[in-house]
Amino acid sequence: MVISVVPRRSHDQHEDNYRRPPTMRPTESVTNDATSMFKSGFLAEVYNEKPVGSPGVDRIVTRFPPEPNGFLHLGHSKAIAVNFGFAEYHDGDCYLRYDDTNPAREEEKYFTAIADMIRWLGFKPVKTTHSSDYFDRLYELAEDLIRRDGAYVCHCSKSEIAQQRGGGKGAIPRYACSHRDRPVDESLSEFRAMRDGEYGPQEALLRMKQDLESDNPQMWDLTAYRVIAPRKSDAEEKTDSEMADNEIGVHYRTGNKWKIYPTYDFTHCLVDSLEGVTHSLCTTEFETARTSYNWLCDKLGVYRPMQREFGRLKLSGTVLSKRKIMALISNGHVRDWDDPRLYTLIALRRRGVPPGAILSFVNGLGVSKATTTIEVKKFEQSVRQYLELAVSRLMVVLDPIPVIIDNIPEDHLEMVELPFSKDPEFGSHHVPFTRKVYIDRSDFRETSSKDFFRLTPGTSVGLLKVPFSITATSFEKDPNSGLVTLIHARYEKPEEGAKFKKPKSYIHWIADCPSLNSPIKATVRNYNPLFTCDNPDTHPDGFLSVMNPHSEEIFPNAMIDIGLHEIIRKAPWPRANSEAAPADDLKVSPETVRFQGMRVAYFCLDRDSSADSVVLNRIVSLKEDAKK
Ligand SMILES: Nc1ncnc2c1ncn2[C@@H]1O[C@H](COP(=O)(O)OP(=O)(O)OP(=O)(O)O)[C@@H](O)[C@H]1O
Ligand SMILES: NC(=O)CC[C@H](N)C(=O)O
Repeated sequence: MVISVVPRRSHDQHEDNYRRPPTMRPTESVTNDATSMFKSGFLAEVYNEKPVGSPGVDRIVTRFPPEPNGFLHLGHSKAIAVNFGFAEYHDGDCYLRYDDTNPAREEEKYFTAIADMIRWLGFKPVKTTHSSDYFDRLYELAEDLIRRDGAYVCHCSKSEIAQQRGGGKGAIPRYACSHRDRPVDESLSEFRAMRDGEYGPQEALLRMKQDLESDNPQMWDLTAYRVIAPRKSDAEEKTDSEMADNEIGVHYRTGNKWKIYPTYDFTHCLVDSLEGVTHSLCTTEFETARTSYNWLCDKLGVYRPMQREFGRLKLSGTVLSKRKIMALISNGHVRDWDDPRLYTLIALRRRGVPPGAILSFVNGLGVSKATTTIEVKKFEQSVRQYLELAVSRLMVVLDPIPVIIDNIPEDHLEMVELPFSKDPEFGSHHVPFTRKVYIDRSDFRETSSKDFFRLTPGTSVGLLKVPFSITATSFEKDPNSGLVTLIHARYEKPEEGAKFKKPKSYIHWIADCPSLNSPIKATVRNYNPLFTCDNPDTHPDGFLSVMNPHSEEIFPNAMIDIGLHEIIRKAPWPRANSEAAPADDLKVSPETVRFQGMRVAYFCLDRDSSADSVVLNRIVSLKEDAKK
């Protein structure tokens, strides 16, 4: 048996020989209206405040500004859909901007993974930029701010600054520090000294001269620049190998050019301004920062974009924070950031969740200022609904028991037609039916009972699409394990002219037919919730105390019907532009080979599959498990 997991084909073949069944329509046809969140409600109001044609707005410009310090998760897909979608809907542009102002936490792998996920979700940035692209310009603006008496160099310690800000929860009145009124020229030369490495971390800061009287903490003289690299004289005494990269403050892109780095509060609004962003859409935790955003642009007399804030998407039943996911990985509870039990976007992709299902889910939630907290099972329900309309069907037996149908000849080979879907336009495929078939262990019981309508000794059951039913006649067991190892059965083909009695139920099955390479053997990974409670994030004993030991169930001897070959040939299924084989790299990613295992679950190929071993991930079960 040869399964080509990443079949290669020429671009022409892909286009011409591809008879597109209705399942392979673009994502839009199986999603909610992907633009509804822009038509009315919060985002429509935001647009109406500053529509195209209003002063300074020829074209809508937005940005998605992740810090390249971790992998994106399901929550980020809301910010992606909002920013890219808003621009797209209004015929504008959206930048992907890496907010890379903290060299200690940034790594190359995150830059690549973030860009990859945005592409996977089907969005294309008009341009990819970095806050660090503007470090020179930001430095000039910082000097300008000092000259405008809008910033000063301060040498206070962290605890002194906390006292100046009212000490803890405002225990004491706020007060200005002694550096606040130093002459502009002195701040300017001290700032240059910071730039030139004459101060080490914490020894000097550039602080904005804002409004200590304001009720908004975001106006209490926030830091604009801090020193990250050690003082030049200290650095010269150490060799490079004696210092960790982050201690030196080596930036992934600008190297060791800078000893000082601008903060988020200084950088974000100014880069928005430099890029001509019209609508800076972010989450509500930045609402209070809007005042300082506006203050800084106005103080410098630069163009001021409009910041507006929407509610975050929170998931319950799992953890999303980088620190917690790291702990899950280092404690061996999950294998890596793309472990399908996680809700990072790379994990969801690997698990087979189509990008259209994610966008459909986010769009269905709508956008307002309120935080939306959604249980992971609600998300799964949405994925299930999406897949039901979108993928074709095969037979998958997770835990097979052989059934010998004794009254069928050994060399019997009959081809049975299996539709790919209830929708006839999906077409069908043919599978062999022979004397030996496999059924799932859960479809057989040693004794009959009123509530069990599948196979038991003496009762009949239908095999899906096989003309007549089978009746179990006897079975064999392994004396050590007590497990049933073989079932004998009789094929209930009626005599000429006799009536066939329809069985009460039908089960899935796969024939043993080596000449047609049936069955295709597979390892199936079923995923269950990672935690035993709905609120691992806030559990009093910590999230690591509520790990579900059965979050991954492995079925090493599973079987798939031979229709899998056709599904692989036709992947991605459902067809989404972001998943379609690109012209320069004509391979189909394993997770786009998706199908419903009839009566079992939705599956996709895992990337651990190879030419001779198939590994399936369960995307979601067919129905929500009532026990959960
Ligand atoms: N759960 C969420 N729901 C909606 N938007 C989010 C969510 N998490 C992050 N974002 C938004 O995505 C953008 C880029 O996020 P960035 O990676 O810098 O965020 P973050 O807050 O550090 O994320 P996290 O700490 O959850 O990993 C920001 O505009 C941020 O507001
Ligand atoms: N304004 C924003 O969207 C904030 C982006 C920033 N990278 C953060 O999440 O911290």
